[in-house]
Amino acid sequence: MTTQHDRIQQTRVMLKVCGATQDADVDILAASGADLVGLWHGVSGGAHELSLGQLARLAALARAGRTRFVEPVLVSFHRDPGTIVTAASTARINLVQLHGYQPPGLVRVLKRELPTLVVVKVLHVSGADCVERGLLDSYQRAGTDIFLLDATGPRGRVGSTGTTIGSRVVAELAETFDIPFILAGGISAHNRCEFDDIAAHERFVGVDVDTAARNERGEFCTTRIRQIRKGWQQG
Ligand SMILES: O=C(O)c1ccccc1NCC(=O)[C@H](O)[C@H](O)COP(=O)(O)O
Repeated sequence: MTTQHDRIQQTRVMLKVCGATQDADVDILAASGADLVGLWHGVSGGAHELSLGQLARLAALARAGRTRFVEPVLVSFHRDPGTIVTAASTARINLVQLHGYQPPGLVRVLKRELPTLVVVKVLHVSGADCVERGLLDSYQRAGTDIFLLDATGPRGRVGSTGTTIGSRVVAELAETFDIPFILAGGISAHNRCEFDDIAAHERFVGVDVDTAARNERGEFCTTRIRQIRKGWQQG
């Protein structure tokens, strides 16, 4: 049986697109070649926040794949392990992206409660600084499976900033930990060439996109997502 870990290893550059809120979004992502769909639960006040019921519905739809299987990812700021365990179990989601400033202890509890859960911890990067730099070993020892490097925006804005992290900063940071990583922050169809070294890195597993996957009205756009897929797959 193919596990989440196997799939992560087998796909050269995984494409995660974040912030689906309706059935049609999941269909667009499946048709566009996305591998993972980010579903928000516990991002209070967030534009794409889902109730537990909506989370479960969209996760089921992504898994069932009217056109193609897309792996659902629970994206959350929650710090309470019970809330995350309940959401992941209810929605039958196997990947969680801890997008806030949750401590390593949360990862440890999640891995103990749900040993097969793949835990993705976001590292917040501003310029050359990474807020979690001093905690990387702790996150790894706690059982984090993947780090996701994302840029913080002006005034500390977190998530969907459309801001890129410099490739040298990514390369330097990647050498300070040992686990696979995903790159986020302003990823588009056109900036793959800025990240040649990163794309060739043995622990680089994929990209995570929000802004560039949407049109001017903020809706997911099949053409744009396909272009991102193509740009990053071909190199
Ligand atoms: O998407 C948001 O606005 C957001 C808000 C709060 C937490 C996380 C959020 N997004 C998570 C993502 O994984 C985005 O895809 C990632 O930040 C990259 O966004 P972008 O730079 O717009 O491609």
